[in-house]
Amino acid sequence: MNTLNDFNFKDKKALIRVDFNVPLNAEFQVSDDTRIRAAKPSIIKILEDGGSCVLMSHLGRPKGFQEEYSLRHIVETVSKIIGVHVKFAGNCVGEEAEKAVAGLKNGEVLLLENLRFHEEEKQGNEEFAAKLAKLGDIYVNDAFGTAHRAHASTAVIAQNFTGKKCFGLLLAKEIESIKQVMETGKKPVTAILGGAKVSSKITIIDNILEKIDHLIIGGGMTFTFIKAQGGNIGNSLVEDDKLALANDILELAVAKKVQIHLPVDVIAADAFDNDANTQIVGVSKIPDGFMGLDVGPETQEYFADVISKSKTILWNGPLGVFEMPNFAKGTIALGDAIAEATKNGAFSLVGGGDSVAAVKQFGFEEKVSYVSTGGGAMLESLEGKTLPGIAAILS
Ligand SMILES: Nc1ncnc2c1ncn2[C@@H]1O[C@H](COP(=O)(O)OP(=O)(O)O)[C@@H](O)[C@H]1O
Ligand SMILES: O=C(OP(=O)(O)O)[C@H](O)COP(=O)(O)O
Repeated sequence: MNTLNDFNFKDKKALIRVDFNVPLNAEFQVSDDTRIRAAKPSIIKILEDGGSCVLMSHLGRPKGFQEEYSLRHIVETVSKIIGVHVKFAGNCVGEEAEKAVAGLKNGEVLLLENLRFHEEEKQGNEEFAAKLAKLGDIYVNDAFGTAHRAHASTAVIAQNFTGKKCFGLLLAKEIESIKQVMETGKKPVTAILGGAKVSSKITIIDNILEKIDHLIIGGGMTFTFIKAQGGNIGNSLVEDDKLALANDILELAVAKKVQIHLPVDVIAADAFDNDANTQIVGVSKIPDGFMGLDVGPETQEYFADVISKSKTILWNGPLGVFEMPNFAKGTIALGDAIAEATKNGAFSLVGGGDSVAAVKQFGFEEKVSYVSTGGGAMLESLEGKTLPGIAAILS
């Protein structure tokens, strides 16, 4: 795997695809700069070599030019994080971009305007990719969060790039972390899958059953499995058309010698509301009119015990409706258990949009081994798919 550590960038202009698709607040300030900080090591390496950086990214899903999606809003934040005054080009292709690149000196950084202001980006248009390709000597893909998109700047450009191309340090680290769970991880390997829907996680379960020793199921997914086994789930979230599938998964797990751990007790509420009336009940004995919104205390201990014995841990999906404080305890207890196991030497990887949000909200970011910068990209990786942005560098 070619990473940018294999190159010396002296006098070279690196064209770097980053994922600066970051959230902005009402004043258009960056409200979470994780993805910018994550791109810093690659940029610094290039500058320290004596080269320059042309950064390209998308922001949001604009329809043509829309001022609110301009990357101009993030220039100041990027400058602060990188520690270099970042220049800005008001278009990512054409004369303005080419002039700005031509004037770029070693040690300088240029940010191009939002790639998605041109619909050719998402279309994977080859002519557009060729225009982008003119803007650097070496192409670097460091945009893990967008690696599952076969777009002009992520995949098409790399397929046709005549110069050198390589993975950025962030992308390489993301690939390595997934590999560490799925291929080279120390046993026992435990995956925790929570969240809302069985249907959106089914391909992940199919793929990971091959690689893991324990599967903890939590969150709203629980109840499809419990109902499939004949339990009473009251008004809990359920996918009735997936009951047979849930039983198939349980059987497949037995065949593959994977131990499945389902919650034993839940916090049941009489409404989907933080202030609802609640009771702790057995997971198979939820009364009518109540729904399971978090795992109960016995389950927290049970899951923590499984995790304490694990050497490799993958976490995707919260164990309860963590957005409501009264149903966040299970997710927090899980985070504590993973943090403790990590402190004792386990490798832990967290991925998925809501799981990463929970990890940040409850202060576990520094206590796990790796937090992925990709939502969709991470999930597709866990499904076993080869991401177009990665495949194009390898081709
Ligand atoms: N018991 C539950 N009932 C209903 N929703 C739940 C339950 N447990 C968790 N959830 C919800 O699942 C959502 C996250 O699911 P998902 O999108 O699959 O996770 P991720 O983005 O990490 O892959 C959260 O909004 C959370 O509130
Ligand atoms: O934020 C992103 O995806 P994510 O929310 O799944 O992590 C990426 O920047 C991709 O954006 P897209 O889903 O608009 O193609």
